[in-house]
Amino acid sequence: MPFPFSALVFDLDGTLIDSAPDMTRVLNRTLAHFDRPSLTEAQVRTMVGDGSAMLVRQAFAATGAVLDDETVQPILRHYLDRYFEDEEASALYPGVTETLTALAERGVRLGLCTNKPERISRKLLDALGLAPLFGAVAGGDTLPVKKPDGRHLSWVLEQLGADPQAPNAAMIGDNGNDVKAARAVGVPVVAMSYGYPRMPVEELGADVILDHFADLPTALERLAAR
Ligand SMILES: O=C(O)COP(=O)(O)O
Ligand SMILES: [Mg+2]
Repeated sequence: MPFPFSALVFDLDGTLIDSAPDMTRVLNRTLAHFDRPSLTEAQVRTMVGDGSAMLVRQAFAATGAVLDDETVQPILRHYLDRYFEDEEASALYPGVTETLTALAERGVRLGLCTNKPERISRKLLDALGLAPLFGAVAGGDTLPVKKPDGRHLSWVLEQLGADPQAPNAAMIGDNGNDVKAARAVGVPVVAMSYGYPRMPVEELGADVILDHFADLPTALERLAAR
């Protein structure tokens, strides 16, 4: 039987990669460089999902330093350069490589829609061996808009060749921005419970909540049959 969705679009942080340890490590280097105290990973997990500028602003605010759109810029550059240069391996969640490979082998087109900057997202996909599986990648700085704006997601769907009026697609993410973008485009959305939802995952409003990435194909088949 053909797979019921022809295109699937994935979020990155908290969905494919457990990147909170990486972001905490790099962020603490930037905080130290600018004479601020460090943060715990538990704190950083609550700050992920709105892109790097918001992450840096929230991190500095947590140490008592309030940054605006302008004053964040040199600090953001420091953070992004350190993150891009970071050589420590990131951790994929269990089952991600096998599941994405199996979906691609069934002819499903895969895309990435993340609020993380594109160059870092592509570098991570490369390092983790996932890059060849993705037919389209949009980072938080690829377009003038980003999630929760639905145009971020619809751009990825267009790149994958989906019908803009009736995309036979689904979004897979971990927080409210993913759900809002999917709703804006009118595609179903799956939330991974292990990510960084910043609220009880049941309250995100996703169509399906999963604890294990490997359960995704079966869950999507069931969702399509509803
Ligand atoms: O906020 C970020 O940097 C990225 O978050 P996302 O991959 O979950 O969109
Ligand atoms: Mg996420």
